[in-house]
Amino acid sequence: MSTNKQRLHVAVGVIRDGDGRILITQRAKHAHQGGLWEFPGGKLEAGEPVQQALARELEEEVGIQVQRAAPLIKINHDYGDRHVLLDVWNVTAFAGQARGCEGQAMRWIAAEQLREFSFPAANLPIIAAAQLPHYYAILEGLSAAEALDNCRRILATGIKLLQFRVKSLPSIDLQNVFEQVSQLCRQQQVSLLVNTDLPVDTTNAQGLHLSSRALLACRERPNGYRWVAASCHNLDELRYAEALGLDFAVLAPVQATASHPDAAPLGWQTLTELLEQINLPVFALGGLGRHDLDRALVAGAQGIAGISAFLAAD
Ligand SMILES: Nc1nc2c([nH]c(=O)n2[C@@H]2O[C@H](COP(=O)(O)OP(=O)(O)OP(=O)(O)O)[C@@H](O)[C@H]2O)c(=O)[nH]1
Ligand SMILES: [Mg+2]
Repeated sequence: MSTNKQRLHVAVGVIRDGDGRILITQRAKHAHQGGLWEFPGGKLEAGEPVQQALARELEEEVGIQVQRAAPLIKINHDYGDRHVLLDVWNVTAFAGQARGCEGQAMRWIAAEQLREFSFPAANLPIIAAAQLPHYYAILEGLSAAEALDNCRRILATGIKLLQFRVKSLPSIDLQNVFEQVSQLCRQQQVSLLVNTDLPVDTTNAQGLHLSSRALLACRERPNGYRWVAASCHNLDELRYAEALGLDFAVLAPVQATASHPDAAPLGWQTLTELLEQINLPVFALGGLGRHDLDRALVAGAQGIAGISAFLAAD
C-alpha cells in the first residue's frame, strides 16, 4: 500500500536569474525518472531543515549559494515505486555561477519554454506555479466607463494576470468592454481569463475562469485555452479542479470581506491545511491585499487574488 511507503522529502529550487530565466538540469540516465529534465534539488538528510537542504543541494548540484528563497508549492506524488513530497522554493537571489557540478546537462530558459521539455509527472503543477505571477486581479465595475477605468488602474500597477468579471453590465455593453479590455491586456502582455458566468464570446480569450458551479458541471478540462482556472471554497472543489487538470484555483474567503458578508472566512490555518492536501497553485482571496503575500506563500499559496486590492499600488 502506498500509505505504508515512506515519503521522501525533497527540497527543490526554481532558480531565476536577473532576466527571469529559470535553470533546469537533466537527471542522470540511471537515476529515478532518469533522462528527464528537473529543477535542481535533492533529499533532506535526517533532521535537516528544508531551507538548509535546499542550500546544500543547490551548492552540490549547480554550485550556487542561495541568498533569497521563498516557498512556491508543495507536491505530494506517489510514483508507485516511491512517494515524494517535493518542497519547491523560488530562488530569486544567489551568488556564484551555475554549472552542472555532477556533469549533468543544464539550460537557462524562459518560463514559457518549460512546457517544451519533458519533466517527471509530478512536475506539471510546479511548471504552472513557476509560470504564474503572485497576484491575480479580478476586474469589476458598475458601468462600462468604470470597468475600463478600473482596468487601466489595475494594469498600471504592473498586474500580469487578470480575470474579467464585470457582472452588472447590460449585455450590449459587455462584449464591447471585453474587446477593449482584451486589447489593453494584449498590449501590456497581461493574461486575461473570462469568468464563465458572463455571456461573452470567449473564442479569442486566452483563459477561462470557471465559477465553482461551472467547475462542478465540467466533465473534462475545457479545450483551447492557455489558462483554465476555477473558484473554490472547500477541499472537494479544490480536488475536483486538480483532477480535471486545471492550471490553478482561487480559494475564498480567507478573511472576512465586505463583498461577501455572509460567507464564513476560512482563516490562515484552514487555508494551510487545505493547501497541504492538493497539488495545484492556489491564490488566496477575500479581504486580502498585497501586504499579505508573504503570509500567503508560507501558507502554501501561489499568491493573492483580489478586486479592490489591485486598483492602486500599495
Ligand atoms: N530534484 C528534483 N527531484 C524531482 C523533481 N521532480 C521529481 O519528481 N523529483 C523526484 O524527487 C526525488 C528527488 O531525488 P534526487 O534524485 O534529486 O535526490 P538527490 O539529489 O538527493 O540524489 P541522490 O539520491 O543521487 O543523492 C526523485 O525521486 C525524483 O524523481 C524535480 O523537479 N527535481
Ligand atoms: Mg538531485
